[in-house]
Amino acid sequence: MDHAAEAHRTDLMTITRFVLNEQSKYPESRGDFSILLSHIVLGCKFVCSAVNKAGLAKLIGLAGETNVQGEEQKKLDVLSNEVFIKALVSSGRTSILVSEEDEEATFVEPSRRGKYCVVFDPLDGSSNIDCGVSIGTIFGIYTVKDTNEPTLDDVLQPGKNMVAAGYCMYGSSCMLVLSTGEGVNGFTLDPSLGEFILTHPDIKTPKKGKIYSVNEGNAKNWDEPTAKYVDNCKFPKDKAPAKSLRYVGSMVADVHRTFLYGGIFLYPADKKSPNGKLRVLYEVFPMSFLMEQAGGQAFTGKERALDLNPKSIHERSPIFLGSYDDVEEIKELYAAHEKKN
Ligand SMILES: O=P(O)(O)OC[C@H]1O[C@](O)(COP(=O)(O)O)[C@@H](O)[C@@H]1O
Ligand SMILES: [Mg+2]
Ligand SMILES: [Mg+2]
Repeated sequence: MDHAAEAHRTDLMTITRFVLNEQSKYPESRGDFSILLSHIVLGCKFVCSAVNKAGLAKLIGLAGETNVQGEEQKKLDVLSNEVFIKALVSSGRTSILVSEEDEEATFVEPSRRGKYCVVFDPLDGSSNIDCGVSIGTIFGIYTVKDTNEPTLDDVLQPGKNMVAAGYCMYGSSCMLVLSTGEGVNGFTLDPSLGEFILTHPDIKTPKKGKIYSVNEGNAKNWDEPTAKYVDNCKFPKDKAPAKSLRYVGSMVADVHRTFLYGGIFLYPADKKSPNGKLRVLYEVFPMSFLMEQAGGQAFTGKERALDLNPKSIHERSPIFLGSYDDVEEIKELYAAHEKKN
């Protein structure tokens, strides 16, 4: 290993320091993004701490029930939403917040407004909470045109206009993965230090993978290209090895594995859900942004996912994302299908 690579390998870098380094590349920057990010990090630490205690929820007041003292307890997804809204508003750097948990967007009061809009899924994979399986938070960041007059158009924008995206996975370790449009970096929380440390610099997803990830329970309702693609994964031609199936059912966990090991994650349209299940603004866009930054691709079945133009804040879209070559294969199947029909 050469000297520079060795230094890189042994660098000890907190997320705070990392973002300040990024900021110093832009001398005109006033540090607004760094402040916003420090509040997102705070929200993630807070939720991580609550998730770690989730198994004890009934005893300590997180189970969404009435506890023995007759006090109302909050569910973890409701609590996570409140934590992030509070953290983002108090950053003083946001104007509009869109959360999966809230039907309407939150417009921050004028005295606390700033130049960013944050779209987020405060707790993704919530069906996995009760059995202690990995869950996460997903976020994407846009800038607002005019802080005096923020409008929904500031967030109803293609994902390619995001200035940053990321997720935090509450798994066997707590990891925050972030892109500001210049590659993808992963940070792991040291619980005793309370610091996110850079552990996965410049994540690049393998060009081709050995894993496919999809809810096969929906197979009877799939369209032809999706069905054919999954069939090819299981029964490949030309003596190629079959792919392995892995599916957690938390997008954060399934996509995180795809970043690191390669392969493809699919949540396609089907006869029952013609737009798929996942939400454009705070699931599809941030993960697609990160995937492209890691050298992979993200496709809706019709177009590049980041080109989608959302018309409403909770819109859904089918999504195929992962290793470049694997997504290329499904793009070809959809192109051939379109030509035939
Ligand atoms: O259970 P299904 O239909 O396979 O859906 C799994 C998908 O639903 C989600 O759980 C939706 O997220 P929420 O928990 O935020 O609603 C994704 O994380 C996951 O990819
Ligand atoms: Mg979700
Ligand atoms: Mg959610």
